[in-house]
Amino acid sequence: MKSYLNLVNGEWKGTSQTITIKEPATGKELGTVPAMEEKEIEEVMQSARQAQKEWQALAVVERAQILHQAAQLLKKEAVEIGTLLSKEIAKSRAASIQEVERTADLIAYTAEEGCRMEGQILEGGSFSKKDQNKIAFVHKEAMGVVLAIAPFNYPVNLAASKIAPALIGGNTVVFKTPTQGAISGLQLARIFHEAGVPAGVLNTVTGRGSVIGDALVTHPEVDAINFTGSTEIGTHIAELAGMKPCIMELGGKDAALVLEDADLENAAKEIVAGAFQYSGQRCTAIKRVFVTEKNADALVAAIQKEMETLSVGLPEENADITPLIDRFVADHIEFLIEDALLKGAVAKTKYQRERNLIWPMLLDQVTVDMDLAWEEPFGPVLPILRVKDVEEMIRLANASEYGLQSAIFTNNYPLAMEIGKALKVGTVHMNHRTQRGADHFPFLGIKNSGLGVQGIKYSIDAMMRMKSFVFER
Ligand SMILES: NC(=O)C1=CN([C@@H]2O[C@H](COP(=O)(O)OP(=O)(O)OC[C@H]3O[C@@H](n4cnc5c(N)ncnc54)[C@H](OP(=O)(O)O)[C@@H]3O)[C@@H](O)[C@H]2O)C=CC1
Ligand SMILES: O=C(O)[C@H](O)COP(=O)(O)O
Repeated sequence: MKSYLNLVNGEWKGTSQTITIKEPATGKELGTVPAMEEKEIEEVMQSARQAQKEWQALAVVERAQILHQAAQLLKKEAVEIGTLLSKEIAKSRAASIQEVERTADLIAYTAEEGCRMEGQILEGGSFSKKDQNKIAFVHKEAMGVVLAIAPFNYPVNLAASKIAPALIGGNTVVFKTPTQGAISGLQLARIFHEAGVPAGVLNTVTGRGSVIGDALVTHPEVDAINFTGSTEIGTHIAELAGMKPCIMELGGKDAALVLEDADLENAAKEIVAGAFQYSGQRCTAIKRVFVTEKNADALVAAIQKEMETLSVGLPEENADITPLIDRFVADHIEFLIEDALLKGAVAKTKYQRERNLIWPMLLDQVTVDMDLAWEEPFGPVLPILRVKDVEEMIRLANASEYGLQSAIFTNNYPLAMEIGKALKVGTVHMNHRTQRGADHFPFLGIKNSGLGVQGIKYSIDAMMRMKSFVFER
């Protein structure tokens, strides 16, 4: 079994304790990663701090060249890294390779966008006559050391979407990999290292978040935190972080609102793809559907039909539905389904489970007293809520603690815009499934779905602070 090591100050290092990473689909051992302890974090933080000044002193175009090199190397190794990723998190092999290729594109675009970062010049006289001799030059500078924490479901992409903007902005990075996903995360770090990222500029930390997370977040050398993961852990981190700037991408309960004039065939297609891609383990998955009685039966039938095209199996078979990340997630989903059925929901597909593999499940007649109407399952179960009218759709959509995205299905665009304005979410998709891309679009969650804005240009901005130089003429 292969032992993977951490990148610390430009060298690959192990620790006395290790964690064995197993494949969720088969239980086979994939490799070990170091289980870092609090005392080992010190060296990581000091190396990131020491490397920062010199990294920031490079011209942006020099940092961009290294990022471009990383993007090229990653693309070259997309199949190998994607195959490993597929085994580690049980994502279909094709989708895993796509994740790596998408990441290479994201890194290259970040390098280009970084070269277009601009300062600003402000005239004092625009505010008052007495200030008219003043002029401010507003410059952007690095935050310093950024702690990047990624979740299991995109261990390469959601790591790079933090690392690349931080690096191009002149920050150094301490990257805490998700434990399930650590091997893939370390492959990304290797690529940056091979591309020429200097020693100390990117460092990795593997080990359970529950053991070392608090020590990382509260470490005095950390200047900013960029986190993607559950609302529970994100809230905990934000509480501990105090005044450190935080970017948070958290949970979601994205709704599809199917209006009475919608093209039901298209809606069903988009809803099924949106709900079941990577077995529903996406923050942006469609996690509830609102429809009025007029269309409900037809929509449910169309969704059922579309779901028949979903294959269930192993990641290497490129199945649509693959085993979930662990059996605890599967247990939670089973609980949500049982609770809904007990309270009167109608199963439109047969419930089937083998260990952590759950067959795609459609539940009709879900009502607001069921946990499934509100909780994020992070798995292949889709609830249909029948409502009276559009007003009730908006009210229920907004009653969620989450506010990531929504999808509206209608051909009435003026009405869709009105509904979209009333929805408390970061993004509204028109006649399309909810999703994060294109990766340079702004991506944000409100309420318990997050803090700050991601998306390439916005992510770079979030990794920099302004400093003004004021001149008196
Ligand atoms: N809005 C968005 O863009 C996205 C949101 N998500 C959300 O993420 C969740 C699923 O991902 P999952 O990985 O299970 O999320 P978790 O919140 O369990 O873990 C996310 C990361 O945080 C680490 N961590 C755990 N505890 C701490 C701590 N105390 N301090 C610092 N870091 C810690 C984890 O490490 P370890 O693995 O070692 O526990 C992991 O690297 C879902 O709720 C989903 O909606 C996912 C992707 C995108
Ligand atoms: O983790 C997630 O769920 C992602 O941020 C969503 O990305 P996607 O919409 O491209 O799958």
